[in-house]
Amino acid sequence: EDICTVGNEGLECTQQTSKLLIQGGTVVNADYQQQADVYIEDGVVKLVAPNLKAVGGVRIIDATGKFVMPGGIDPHTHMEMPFMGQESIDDFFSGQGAALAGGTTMHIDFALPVDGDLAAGYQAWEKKAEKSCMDYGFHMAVTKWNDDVAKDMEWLVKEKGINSFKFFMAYKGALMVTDEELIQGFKKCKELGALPQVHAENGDGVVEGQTRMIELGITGPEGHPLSRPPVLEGEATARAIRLAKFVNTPLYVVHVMSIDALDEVSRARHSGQRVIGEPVASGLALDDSKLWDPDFKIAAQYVMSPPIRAAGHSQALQAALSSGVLQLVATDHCPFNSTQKALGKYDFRKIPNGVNGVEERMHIVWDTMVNSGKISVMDYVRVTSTACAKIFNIYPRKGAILPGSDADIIILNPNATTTISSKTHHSRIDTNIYEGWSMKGNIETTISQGNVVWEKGNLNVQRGKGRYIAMKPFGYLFDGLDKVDAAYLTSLKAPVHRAS
Ligand SMILES: NC(=O)NCCC(=O)O
Ligand SMILES: [Zn+2]
Ligand SMILES: [Zn+2]
Repeated sequence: EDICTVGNEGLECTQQTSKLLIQGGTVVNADYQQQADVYIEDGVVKLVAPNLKAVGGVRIIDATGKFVMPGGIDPHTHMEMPFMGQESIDDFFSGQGAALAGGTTMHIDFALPVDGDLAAGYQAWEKKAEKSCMDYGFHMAVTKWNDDVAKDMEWLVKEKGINSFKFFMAYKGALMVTDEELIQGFKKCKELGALPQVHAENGDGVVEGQTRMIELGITGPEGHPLSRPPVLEGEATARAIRLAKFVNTPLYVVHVMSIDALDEVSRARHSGQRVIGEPVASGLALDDSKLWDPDFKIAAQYVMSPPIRAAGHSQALQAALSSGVLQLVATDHCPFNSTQKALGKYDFRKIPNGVNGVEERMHIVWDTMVNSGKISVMDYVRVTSTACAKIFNIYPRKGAILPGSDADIIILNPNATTTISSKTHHSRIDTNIYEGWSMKGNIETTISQGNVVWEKGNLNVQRGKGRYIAMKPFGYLFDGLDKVDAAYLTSLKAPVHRAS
């Protein structure tokens, strides 16, 4: 490798050279950190070792005093999603540009069926994603049950690189499924080696809670959290977990927002059940106080489901993340601007649900979890990138800085400062739920597919450059399930002794 010969002529190289050498930083993977240099060629990490020297044609990036880490992977976004009569305001290009500016180099977006048709939904999302400037994958939602849905699930897993399906237990009359549909869906997921995911809120309870608030004359944004209290999230989380146990499938609970839901995930994991719990940046970092702001525009930006909870829940979620009860952090990025949110000015039920986060997640997790001393830098890499890559079976191509991994890398300066504002962010949304958040630590450089796309506050992205990352079924969460099934069947064949 010419990279190993002595010299330092790399400085003459152009910015988008296909050869990069990141020198002098602390390279952090989820299981190991070291002082090392990283050599990248043609979008792939070639070498990770101390004291590499570049020759001509290699651009050198000085990372002295900084952390060199795998780019973030956001497992939960909704780009240009039709929802509650609106469409989320970031498309695949604007949302991904925002992500890259914040150190996220891949996301997994939720494709929705079109009128219950999964194949049509996949094709619609494929089209939306043509404008992508960074790597992405899809989960697919299942919103009803019939033979066509089952066949399409099979096609999506076997031909189209989807290995996870989401079931909404809320949004009655729109996306919500019944328990019967949930059970059939879980069974099919298990057969295909695809991970079932749940939005866990009791949808019937939510409707009742909403009616209760309207009858009490509570029509403002505060009616949103009041109408869907933690007990409804806890109930649905418990139900989904028990049904997953009944079917003997792993389960992934998206946006765990409350102690009630967290307790269910914790109990299941302690009993040995394979349940993954995903907190989101907003739930980890914020409380619900802003939902009572007298200014509708301010309050409405915080409306998402399940709701951002009262003070105390976020601290419990942070503790669960540091102890390993929760495994990875997402955003549920689903931005609606203030004119869209204003549709619910006189009725909170009409405020489109969703908040921003894809650009802020990496900084918010750094500040909330690392600056506070709750997790190590290696654990930061695990919860923002590696765990996601492992769960969705794309590790070590993603989620690591190892020879052969995609060169999706961030350089974080722990001594620089970051201030979040809608005036400077890159998402299309006109507000920011983290407005004014100031912290130590700044992601100064983002490298995506081996190209420097974010540097010195400049975003340099290309439409159409993003690649669809197909994800294979039967990830590690499925290992050994057959043995549990076999033991169960054996137990059924035990002789039954009846009194004659
Ligand atoms: N979470 C939210 O409020 N909006 C996006 C859709 C969902 O994930 O439930
Ligand atoms: Zn959801
Ligand atoms: Zn979501």
